[in-house]
Amino acid sequence: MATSILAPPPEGSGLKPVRGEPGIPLIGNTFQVMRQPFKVARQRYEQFGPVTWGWLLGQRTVTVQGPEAAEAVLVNRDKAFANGPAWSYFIGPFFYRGIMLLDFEEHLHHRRIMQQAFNKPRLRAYMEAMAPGIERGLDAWEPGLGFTVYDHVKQLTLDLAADVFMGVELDRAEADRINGAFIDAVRAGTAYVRFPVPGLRWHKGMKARRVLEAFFAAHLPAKRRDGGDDLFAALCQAETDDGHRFTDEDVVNHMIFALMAAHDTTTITLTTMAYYLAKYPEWQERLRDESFALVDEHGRTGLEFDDLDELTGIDMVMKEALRLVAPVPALPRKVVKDTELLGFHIPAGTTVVVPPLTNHHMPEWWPEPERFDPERFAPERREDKAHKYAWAPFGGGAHKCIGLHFAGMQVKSVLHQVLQRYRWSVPARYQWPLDTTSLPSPKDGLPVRLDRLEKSR
Ligand code: HEM
Repeated sequence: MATSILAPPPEGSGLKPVRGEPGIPLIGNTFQVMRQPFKVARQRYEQFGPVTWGWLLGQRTVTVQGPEAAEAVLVNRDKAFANGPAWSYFIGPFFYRGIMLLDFEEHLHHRRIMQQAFNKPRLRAYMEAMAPGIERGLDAWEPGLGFTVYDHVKQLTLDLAADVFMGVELDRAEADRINGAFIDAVRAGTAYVRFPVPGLRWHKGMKARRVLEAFFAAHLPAKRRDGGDDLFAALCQAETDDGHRFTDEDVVNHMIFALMAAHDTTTITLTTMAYYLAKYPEWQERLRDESFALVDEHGRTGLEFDDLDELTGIDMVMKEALRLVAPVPALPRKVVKDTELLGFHIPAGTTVVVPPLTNHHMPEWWPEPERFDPERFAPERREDKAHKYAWAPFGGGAHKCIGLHFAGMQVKSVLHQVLQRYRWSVPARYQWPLDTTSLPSPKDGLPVRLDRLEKSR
């Protein structure tokens, strides 16, 4: 394939041009990048270094690899990189005015208000609110062969979202309708055909957005009036010290976005943890012992907010799962003014992508990157400390995930309960087929053998 430069740097600037093998205009290497992201990232890094360009999903895209480049883009000192126009290209029509799609002053304004919905007292309340749903959901699992972890966890996190996010009682049919709309809205983001053709992803996504807007708008007056311990109520009530609040439209937009942001990401994290714990039963037993020790110590099976720091094994496994499979594989930005990145010239109008998925596998930063080794996060090793952005599954800078503590709470609460109820395994040679064409997920749903534990423990 032919090598070419993205744009000549301004004369006398001393900057280097970005080189790459862009491929056929518009299409470029899109299919290869989506199907074999690790292989392509490695090849490009070895050929061109951390900054290279190519056509990706119809856009001139600069991919920046490694933590130094990630930091420069995400910290965004010159305000040269914008979220809105970059993310909108993928999810704009479905997640219109979600906080991640806002930029600069406006983003900061919304973020300050939203922060009130993620403070400690709120988090405590969310954690309490999700506990009964976790127990109910897990008790309904049916042990046996071919239990598909991904599908069951996805259902569980959707059901929990109804309790903790919406705080609205839904009958099964209504819950399925809303859940279905979410799934369609999320899938639409990676449609190949990016205009509405009835029956195809984009069209379904647009329809789903209307369902969700109508749903939240209908419940909003009661939430404003009655409050509650859920995120919906928290967004209705959130107010900064200087009295700024969200409008009704803001609340609807942020609810739709937050549900999306929370749902697949947590599902992928739990599924990845389940996969590695099935492949490494010694780790599964270690975590189970840790969970039962906590039960013995406190005389209760549920996890509480103040217990979170005690589950150090789960914490390390969660971090390692987020390293091995970053649920948000790539963070796109649009360059809004000519800028410089690691000495390269990047012209306005370019899309820049920071890829946590492949960055987390760079041998330059992670010894034996393909190995499942949760101890790399143990206090005496802390391999993630090699660089502030070496481990960045939650992004960084102004848009750093606002729900990261929420995610930790939910993942730990669920796994703590699963470990007390079930043991799961996969055949020794099983390797999961990871689909990376959208957010990463196992193509086969991760079928395991699920056994119920003896009650006697
Ligand atoms: C393991 C689970 C999760 C992962 C890996 C994750 C990852 C991320 C990443 C990488 C970003 C930054 C995107 C960017 O810079 O372009 C982000 C933003 C965000 N996340 Fe999460 N997330 C997770 C769970 C959650 C949960 C549970 C919630 C809500 C309860 C949430 C809400 C958000 C919101 C609102 C933003 C946008 C923040 C902003 O733009 O200011 N996330 N997340």
